[in-house]
Amino acid sequence: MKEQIKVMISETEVDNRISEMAAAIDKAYAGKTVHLIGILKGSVFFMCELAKKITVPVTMDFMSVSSYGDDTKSSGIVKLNKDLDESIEGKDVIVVEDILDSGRTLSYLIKLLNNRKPASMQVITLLDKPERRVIPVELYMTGFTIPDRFVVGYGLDCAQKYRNLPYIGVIEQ
Ligand SMILES: O=P(O)(O)OC[C@H]1O[C@H](OP(=O)(O)OP(=O)(O)O)[C@H](O)[C@@H]1O
Ligand code: HPA
Ligand SMILES: [Mg+2]
Repeated sequence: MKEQIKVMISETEVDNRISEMAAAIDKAYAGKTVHLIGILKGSVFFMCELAKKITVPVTMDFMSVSSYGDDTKSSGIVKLNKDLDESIEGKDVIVVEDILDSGRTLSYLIKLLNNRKPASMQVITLLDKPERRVIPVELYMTGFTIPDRFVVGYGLDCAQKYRNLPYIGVIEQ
C-alpha cells in the first residue's frame, strides 16, 4: 500500500517558530559571533533557515553522526561519519539538531564538543520528543515538543526518504 503522510506541523508553523528562535538568539548573542554547528543530515533545513534569519554575525560548520541507519529505532551506537573542519576553542557555539529523541546523539556530541573548550555551548533542536528519552539532555531552546510518533520531513528521514518535505509529518500506512 502507498504510504500517506499526515501533516503534524505545517510549513508556516515551522517557519514562524524558526523566526522566533532566531530573534531570541539575536537578543541573547548581541555583540557576539554565533558559531552554528549543524548535525548532518537531519539538521540541514533547520540549520539553513535559522542561519538566514539570525542577524548577529554567524559562522557555520557541520558534523555528521548517525545511529538510526534505515531503522525507526536507534541502534544505540552513535557513529561519527564526519568531524568538524575547524576548531571550536573560544567560540560561542550553538549545536543545531533536528530532533532530540532518546538523547543518545546529543549526549555523545555534548561530551565530545565540551572537551574542545568552546567559550560557551548551547544546544537547540527543532523538535523534542521527551517520552522516548533514555539519556537526559539540557536544551537551550526547542521549536516544538511532539508526542511519541516517528516523524519525517524538514530534514528528518525514514530510511533516507522524505527529508525534502517542507513540513513535519507522520507516515500513515
Ligand atoms: O536522540 P536520538 O535518539 O539520538 O535521535 C536523534 C538523532 O537521530 C537522527 O539522526 P540519524 O541517526 O537518523 O542520522 P541522520 O540525521 O543522518 O538521519 C536525528 O537527526 C538526530 O541526530
Ligand atoms: O522521529 C524521528 N524521525 C526521523 N528520525 C528520527 N531520529 C530520531 N527520531 C526520529
Ligand atoms: Mg535519520
